Parts: sequence; C-alpha cells; structure tokens
Amino acid sequence: MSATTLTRSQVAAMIDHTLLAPEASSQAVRALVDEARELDVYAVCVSPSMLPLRAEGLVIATVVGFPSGKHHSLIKGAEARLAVEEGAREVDMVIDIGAAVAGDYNAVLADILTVREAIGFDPVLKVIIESAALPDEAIVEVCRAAANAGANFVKTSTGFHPAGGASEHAVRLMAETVGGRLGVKASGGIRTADAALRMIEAGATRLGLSGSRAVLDGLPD
Ligand SMILES: O=C[C@H](O)COP(=O)(O)O
Repeated sequence: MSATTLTRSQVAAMIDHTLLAPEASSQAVRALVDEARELDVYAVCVSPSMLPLRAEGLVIATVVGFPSGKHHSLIKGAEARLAVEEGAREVDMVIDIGAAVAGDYNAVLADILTVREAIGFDPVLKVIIESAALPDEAIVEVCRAAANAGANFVKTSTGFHPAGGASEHAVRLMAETVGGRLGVKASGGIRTADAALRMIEAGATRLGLSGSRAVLDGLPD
C-alpha cells in the first residue's frame, strides 16, 4: 500500500509517542501517557529514570546511553536491564557514534551485543545510529552490525543531535540495508503528516514523535 493512502489509525499504530526532554516532570510523563491513550498510538517512549510507569494498554519503550551514546557498554547494558525489570518492553540504545565515525564497526557490534546480552532476546532492541552525523558507508555498516548483534530495529536519531534528525535518504538507505530483517524507526524532527508519510514511503516501519497529535491531525480518518 502506498503511504499516501494511510489513515490516521494506521499511522497511529506505528508511533512511539515520545517525551525525552531533560526537564520532563512526572506530571508531563503522565500527560504523555494520557495523550497516547487518546491518540491510540502503539507505545510511549520515556527516559529510564521515569520508570516504572503505569501505562496499561500501551507498550513502554525507553532509551539507554541517551543521547550521546558515549557511555561505557556495561553501563548501557545495566541501564537497559534495569529498565526491562521496571517494565520497559522496548529499549532504544544509542551507539558509540564516534566509533562509527572512525570506522570501528567491531566496537559498534560489541556495544550492541553487550546490551542485547544484558536484556536477553525477549525485549525489542532498537539501535539509534544518529544517521545525520554519519556518512552513508557508516550508516550501512552500523545497520549490518545491528542485524548481526540481534537487534530488532535500527533508528535514525535521538532528536537531540546538532547535525539533525531523520531524513528520507537515511531511512531509505537503512531500509535497503536491513529492511525485511529489522524494522526501521524514523525519529527526530518529524512534525507533519506529510513528513511522516514521506518517512514511511522511504521504508520506515515505526515513527518516534514528540508531536504525534499534529502529525495525526493531518491524516484522514
Ligand atoms: O526518539 C525520539 C525523538 O526524541 C523524538 O524527536 P522529536 O521530538 O523531534 O519528535
């Protein structure tokens, strides 16, 4: 099906409704959960310090090594394990972006494997590659490393990097490299229905959005 024909509920079912701002209060996270229920999205994605979280009927996702990725792999693993113990079913980890820039894809693989081993194979593991900060070759190699490490998704962006967020080009490259085997999550700077549909057309199977309402309000019922 062409992405341009998708309805509001079809796109909602692809959304991780996200609040990762450093200043997010527990009240703001409660409001996020309430809005997620109202919008009927797939998941909420919050910082690990906001867990555990009451969100019946919603998948709970969190982030580790966020947003820089410059945390020791063992810290990422411990953070991920604690998050799963506190109710997260999906874990979005940031890679060591510097290792990817340096072409040290074995280090990237080892970083992802450490987190995968820490949480086992049941939770969904998404690998944030910060695609706007990487050349195409590194995007491809990091996607391969994510697949080899047993990740379930590759994800474009934290939404916090000065180089920018998701692009159609990066999503297409990621989908061409691992699509079919891994999901592709587009996140960071997606503010309109048109932008969301272009990401889906490029190969995104999940969307990370802090502005889910504005995106969904631009789609037909
Ligand atoms: O992981 C998701 C991003 O933080 C969401 O980014 P955004 O606030 O630009 O929608």
